[in-house]
Amino acid sequence: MSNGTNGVQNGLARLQIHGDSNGTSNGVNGKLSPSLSPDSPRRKLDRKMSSPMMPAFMVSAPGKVIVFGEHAVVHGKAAIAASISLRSYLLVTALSKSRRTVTLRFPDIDLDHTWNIDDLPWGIFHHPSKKKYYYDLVTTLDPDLLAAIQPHLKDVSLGKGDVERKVHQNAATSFLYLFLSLGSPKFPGCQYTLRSTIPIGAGLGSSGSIAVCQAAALLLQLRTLSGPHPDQPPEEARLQVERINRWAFVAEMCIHGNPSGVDNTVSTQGKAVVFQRTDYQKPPVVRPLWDFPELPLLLVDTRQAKSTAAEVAKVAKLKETHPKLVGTILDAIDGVTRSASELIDEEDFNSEEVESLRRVGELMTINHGLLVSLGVSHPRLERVRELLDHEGIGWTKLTGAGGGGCSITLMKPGVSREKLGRLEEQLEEENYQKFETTLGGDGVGVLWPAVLKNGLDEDEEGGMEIDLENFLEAPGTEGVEKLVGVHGGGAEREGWKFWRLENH
Ligand SMILES: Nc1ncnc2c1ncn2[C@@H]1O[C@H](COP(=O)(O)OP(=O)(O)OP(=O)(O)O)[C@@H](O)[C@H]1O
Ligand SMILES: C[C@@](O)(CCO)CC(=O)[O-]
Repeated sequence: MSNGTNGVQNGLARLQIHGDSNGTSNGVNGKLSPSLSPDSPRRKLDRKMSSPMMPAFMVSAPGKVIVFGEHAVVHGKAAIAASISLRSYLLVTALSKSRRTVTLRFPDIDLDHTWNIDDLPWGIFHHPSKKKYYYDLVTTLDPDLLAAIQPHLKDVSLGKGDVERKVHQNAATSFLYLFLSLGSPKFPGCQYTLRSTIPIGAGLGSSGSIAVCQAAALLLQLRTLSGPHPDQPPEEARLQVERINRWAFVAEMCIHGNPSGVDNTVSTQGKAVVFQRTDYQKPPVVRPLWDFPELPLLLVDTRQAKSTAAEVAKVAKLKETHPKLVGTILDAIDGVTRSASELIDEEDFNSEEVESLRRVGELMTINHGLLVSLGVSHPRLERVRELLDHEGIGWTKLTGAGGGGCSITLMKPGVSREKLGRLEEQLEEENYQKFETTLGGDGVGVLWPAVLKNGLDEDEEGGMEIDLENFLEAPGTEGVEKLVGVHGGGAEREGWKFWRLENH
């Protein structure tokens, strides 16, 4: 699995907050439409004009790990989550004016589908009783709108197996719901091509990051977002992030059924956050953790596929059957998250000191135990914990929805190389995958137009246009990172821009 390399030592991911990585090259800027921005030289854009309206552009959003509070967060409790350096990349290319189609190309899941724009159910989505605007807060899916999409799903991935088709139909539903809500019958013909370096269904927020990419791409196409640009005041950046996040939540609802919104929130704004949504009719309360400590973390993928929707439904069912008992467990998880948040806020908290790590680690162990009691662990997750506990290497919990997916381990300082080596061999032997990723990086990013400086194949203007076929054929996650990655194999890469929310 590819990754950014910052902060990775001996296979450990270090929780760290990246510094500013805004490039200074031209991009989406100011309140004007991106192609009319005064900072975007006409000459460069002319080269990129695949349509008279819009250059090809790219958006990217990260995955996440939940450090504390998964599942409880669906029931109104707090969670702590951080973005990771694994990301999704969505390339948007406009078609010529005469081509009235919209295509989704999601090669990671083998989905390729085209709709005629004029055949889509615009009438109902634009009916005054239904119409939503880019600034609206949508907290539930409208069953009539979902029903109107159904006939347009019946040809998606015909001939594929039921399970694969369901995944494709979910992905198509979330795209169409956003496209029809935000777009109009006059929308230009487009192709949306997505590649992701986040393993699917591993608890690392793959669906949240795709939801963010889709929302950001459509809002940019509608010219409703300002920036990102380096001098943008944090207040203005915050509003753009809020708008993207609201619509990303709608896309997440189409895939998950009942998401809390923590995944799309941390994917949109990046870094680390304490998140809580007590009232689903209102936006969540989100407290950014700008100074989240660098924690030595090991991420292990069980390679056991799971569905977040199924795990969330399992907990809801258990709660329905044993409301008091499950309520107590959810409260206890909330207590763990709050203790962790207080602990890392303490002035003398030091992520390199044993005592500080032990206190966070114990909270992780308790959190895991509570998740086990909710029935969302898996024998493969328990096996990882057993291996790590046996070697006395650290404190382990599942992360994300559970039922498979990933675990995180807070490593004890001073573990011998010999022990680590033994652990690595054992994990490999038992078909686990160890991840190396940096935590706390940037949220949603924009590359407008889709031109990068790669040090390879640059044209006479010093950039390389991202070619659709190259993007599709980039070998594996490393190929994707190398071709378009926001960090381009380690260093921050000129061209990508991010909305900055920090006040300092
Ligand atoms: N690379 C991808 N290409 C297209 N669709 C994807 C991709 N990755 C994820 N998805 C969509 O997201 C769904 C997986 O979402 P799911 O919530 O089960 O896993 P996750 O988001 O990785 O885990 P978690 O929610 O626990 O963090 C897939 O079924 C698919 O619809
Ligand atoms: C399991 C869960 O809490 C986290 C999934 O990453 C679900 C959610 O918050 O939507």
